[in-house]
Amino acid sequence: MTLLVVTAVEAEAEAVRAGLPSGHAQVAAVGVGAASAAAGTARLLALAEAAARPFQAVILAGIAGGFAHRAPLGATVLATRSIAADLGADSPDGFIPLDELGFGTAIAEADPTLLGRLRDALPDAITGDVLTLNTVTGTAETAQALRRRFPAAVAEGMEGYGAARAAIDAGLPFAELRTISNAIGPRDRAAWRIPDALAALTRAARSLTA
Ligand SMILES: O=C(O)c1cccc(C(=O)CC[C@H]2O[C@@H](n3cnc4c(=O)[nH]cnc43)[C@H](O)[C@@H]2O)c1
Repeated sequence: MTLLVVTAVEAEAEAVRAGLPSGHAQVAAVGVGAASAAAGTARLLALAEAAARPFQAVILAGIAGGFAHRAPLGATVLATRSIAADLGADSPDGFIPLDELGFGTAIAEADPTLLGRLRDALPDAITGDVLTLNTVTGTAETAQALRRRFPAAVAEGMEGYGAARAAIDAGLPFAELRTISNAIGPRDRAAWRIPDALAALTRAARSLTA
């Protein structure tokens, strides 16, 4: 399978490359946030198509925040769905998701076959919804509100839904793979364990070669 792995930043791409030697996949950093992920992924897919070397699947990989008691620091997470959690409208009665507004869907389902293969390769990975947010959660109140709105969410990142839209709109299977660098809640950047999460990302990528 010709696989495209996209990450937000170069450190994440390097962590994936360290476990997934060239020949197994193209690994590229496309920028932070869903807009960069969508544009960067779509561009790479179009370039490959134009060169008559199309990709057959897309994986968004990177570090993420984990919801306490669901995805601890260092854990590996596979998204069953990548959900744009802040795509919709605010109202006095609460948040109205895109789906209820009638403008498409804020939910990107992981491809079941690709997800199944990833679960086989990563049997210890935690599976559940992974939220895509434009703003990293930084308070206990926001974390609690997200938990209430998304009971099946295990983690949050900033790119999954964007990369998913580019892949799914191109007719390709998509999955999101994350390793947990920090707990979702009151902002405490000093408590982020980025090197550990990057090392876990390398281990996860290494498992994919099997
Ligand atoms: O500072 C570094 O050395 C460094 C190395 C690798 C990655 C980073 C990032 O800051 C990556 C940002 C990336 O991480 C995702 N992320 C991580 N935690 C959260 C979170 O709690 N909420 C949302 N997103 C998170 C996100 O996808 C960013 O693109 C730094």
